[in-house]
Amino acid sequence: MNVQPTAPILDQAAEFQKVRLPEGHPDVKAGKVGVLLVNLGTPDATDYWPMRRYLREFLSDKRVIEWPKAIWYPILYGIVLMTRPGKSGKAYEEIWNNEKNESPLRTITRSQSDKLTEMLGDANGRLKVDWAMRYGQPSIPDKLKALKDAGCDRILVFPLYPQYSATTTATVNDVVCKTLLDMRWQPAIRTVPPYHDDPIYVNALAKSVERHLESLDFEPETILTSYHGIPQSYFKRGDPYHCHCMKTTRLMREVLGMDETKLRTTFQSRFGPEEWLQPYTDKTVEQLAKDGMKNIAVMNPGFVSDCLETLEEIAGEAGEIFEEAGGENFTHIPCLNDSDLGMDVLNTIVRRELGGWI
Ligand SMILES: C=CC1=C(C)c2cc3[nH]c(cc4nc(cc5[nH]c(cc1n2)c(C)c5CCC(=O)O)C(CCC(=O)O)=C4C)c(C)c3C=C
Ligand SMILES: [Fe+2]
Ligand SMILES: [Fe+2]
Repeated sequence: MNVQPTAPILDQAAEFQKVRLPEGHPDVKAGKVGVLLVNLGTPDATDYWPMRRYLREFLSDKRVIEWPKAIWYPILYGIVLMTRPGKSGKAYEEIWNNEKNESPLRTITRSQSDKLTEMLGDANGRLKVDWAMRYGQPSIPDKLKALKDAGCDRILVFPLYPQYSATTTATVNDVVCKTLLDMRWQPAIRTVPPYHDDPIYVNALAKSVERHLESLDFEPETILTSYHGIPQSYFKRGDPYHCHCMKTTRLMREVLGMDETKLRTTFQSRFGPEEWLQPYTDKTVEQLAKDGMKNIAVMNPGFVSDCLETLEEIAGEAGEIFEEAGGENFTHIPCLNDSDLGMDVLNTIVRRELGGWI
């Protein structure tokens, strides 16, 4: 029997577009593949109303604050949204990208998307890469609809979080699924799984440590891998985030040949009265200085891009805490961002997850 090889899937889809449509049939575009990078989010400006809009969207997400609405909303609207926009706005002002009038998170995410577009090529006009924010602009629904309108009937969504948490990864996937509810012709969707133990990521982190240490004129006695925290209660209810963070650092130790006193795990960015994952970064930094340590480095493996939490809270505040408590040299190791190492991670993962689609 003479079996004809199947044409590549996308060629078949391109063929479909060539079929002459009956008169009055709506114009349909199909056959393309989209990649959507999604980062956490960011306010449009640092003054009260943009900050409040952003924080309201973020802190109304029941994946982020799991308290019952009847308890949380009076606190959110009565206290948090009165005070936090001012305080956080001032913190954002310190790190704001004034040239582009936007936060570093937005600048870096856009650049990652632009560089990935170049690295992947457009597969003869069939591949489109774009980016969105879970909170604020550009929104996930707008970008998904734009990709679909451009003919993407397969979309790979990439939540930019190496370690899975319901507070981050799941809430991106929630919005993606909700957006599909309104679509008559839904694109096929894939989401990128967590990559906290992927060798390409762990090796890139280790290399970034080595490169940074080479650039210093002092040698840190210890290096903290500081991850954004989550409330302890979320971990106890089954969020795997803590385990993912511990594994990333353990694998980094293996690559770098460092022990637990040289490369430590800590958690930052507490919010509200609950107990969060420990040890806390700020308390650890202070204690190390009080114990007589003079030189330390801190890095943030859980953040794909530098942002408020790394630039202001770690490079700024944690550095001050260390020096005020008697430390001498504090250095922040930048996130992988859109560096060659960072882009190699994103490019490798996207190519793998697109398998069979292009
Ligand atoms: C209960 C509150 C919060 C949880 C849980 C939480 C989890 C979480 N967040 C990130 C990453 C980022 N968070 C950022 C800012 C930020 N986070 C919270 C609260 C929770 N985060 C707030 C209120 C804010 C806003 C800033 C502030 O007012 O302090 C950012 C920075 C965004 C930027 O534009 O720079 C990131 C990134 C992770 C990874 C995570 C759980 C794993
Ligand atoms: Fe956060
Ligand atoms: Fe913070």
